[in-house]
Amino acid sequence: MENISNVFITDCKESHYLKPLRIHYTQNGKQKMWDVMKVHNSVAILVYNISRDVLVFVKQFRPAVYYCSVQKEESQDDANQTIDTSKFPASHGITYELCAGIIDKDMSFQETAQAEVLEECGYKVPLEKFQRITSFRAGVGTTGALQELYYVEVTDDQRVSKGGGIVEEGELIDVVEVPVDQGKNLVMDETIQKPAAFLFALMWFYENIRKASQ
Ligand SMILES: O=c1ccn([C@@H]2O[C@H](COP(=O)(O)OP(=O)(O)O[C@H]3O[C@H](CO)[C@@H](O)[C@H](O)[C@H]3O)[C@@H](O)[C@H]2O)c(=O)[nH]1
Ligand SMILES: [Mg+2]
Repeated sequence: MENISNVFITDCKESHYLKPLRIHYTQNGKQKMWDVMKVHNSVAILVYNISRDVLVFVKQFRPAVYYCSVQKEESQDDANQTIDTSKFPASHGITYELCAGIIDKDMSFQETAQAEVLEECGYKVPLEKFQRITSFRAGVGTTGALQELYYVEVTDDQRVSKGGGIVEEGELIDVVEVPVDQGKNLVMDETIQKPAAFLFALMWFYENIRKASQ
């Protein structure tokens, strides 16, 4: 996963994954504009393996995280640049995340959650086992996209593959198991790069599931 080379940045003229738009509006009589990024809605799932009392996360290389991390240190032009990977290794872009996926097929949030847990973590779990926790808006200044958060308890018997994502789609994901008595430490651990949904889901788990079962 950390074998990253030939990194160069260009402008993005068109994309299946995002589209920049400018919204013009009048607020309190004042003419305004705001630049936004249209992206897919998504689902994230907190996976708890009750057979071995471990939380199941995914670890992956995130180009956007890598880019922002490198930019902070280099402050070059945005595009048309080559990144020196010997100076900036892939570790700058590795994240810990909840299993997650974008809604880009004709499937509900819950069905997408089921598919992502199978693809990324290798567990085949009945649809009704996915418990909806809540939803929230990601990147409110730029995207406003919706993410629904689910919780699912899995067992070793449901593990049908190693997971790791869909190779044909270029996914390369490590499944990470964290013992439940250590998971809370991840919340404030800034040596690990992680999205806000990851922090929230962990806090929810220790407030509602772990606490309740103790
Ligand atoms: O520029 C891109 C973007 C996506 N992909 C492909 O699309 C897949 C998308 O994977 P998926 O698992 O469906 O979505 P995630 O990348 O995990 O993103 C979701 O999970 C993230 C972590 O919670 C959130 O930040 C995002 O908003 C949410 O969409 C990738 O693996 C690639 O195969 C590309 O090839 N190029
Ligand atoms: Mg994903």
